[in-house]
Amino acid sequence: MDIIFLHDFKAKTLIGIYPWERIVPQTIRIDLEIALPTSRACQSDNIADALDYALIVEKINEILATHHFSLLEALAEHIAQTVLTEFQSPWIKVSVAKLGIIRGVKKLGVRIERTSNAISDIRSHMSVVKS
Ligand SMILES: Nc1nc2c(c(=O)[nH]1)N=C([C@H](O)[C@@H](O)CO)CN2
Repeated sequence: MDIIFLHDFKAKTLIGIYPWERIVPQTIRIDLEIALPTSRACQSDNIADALDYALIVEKINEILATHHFSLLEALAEHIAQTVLTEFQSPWIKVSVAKLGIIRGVKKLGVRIERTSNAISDIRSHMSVVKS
């Protein structure tokens, strides 16, 4: 499985459960591991065969600018489902962290892994065939 990764992507967004968090943007750190639908770009050396990581950064910035989530979990899920659907990725790992939000903790957050519906369907079909 070939993967594109984006590490230490820092950006500001409105996020949190408290009223002040609806008004004051906070810096969050995002790390992504995105499985690629094909490895064609490795042979062709053509961006048309690649998943353009600049477009992923653009999409994440758009999500952060237009949404306010209460929980890091909900933001991570939204990013995961958007990338799986819009970039035809079969699998993604998303970490989202807040920096210095609790005294004594440098960074805290969530990490989720998701598989596209197409892959989940194939897996359940295979387990039916096996049994
Ligand atoms: N599991 C979570 N716990 C908490 C979250 C969260 O997003 N997921 N958020 C908060 C507050 O917004 C916090 O960041 C402010 O101190 C608390 N717990």
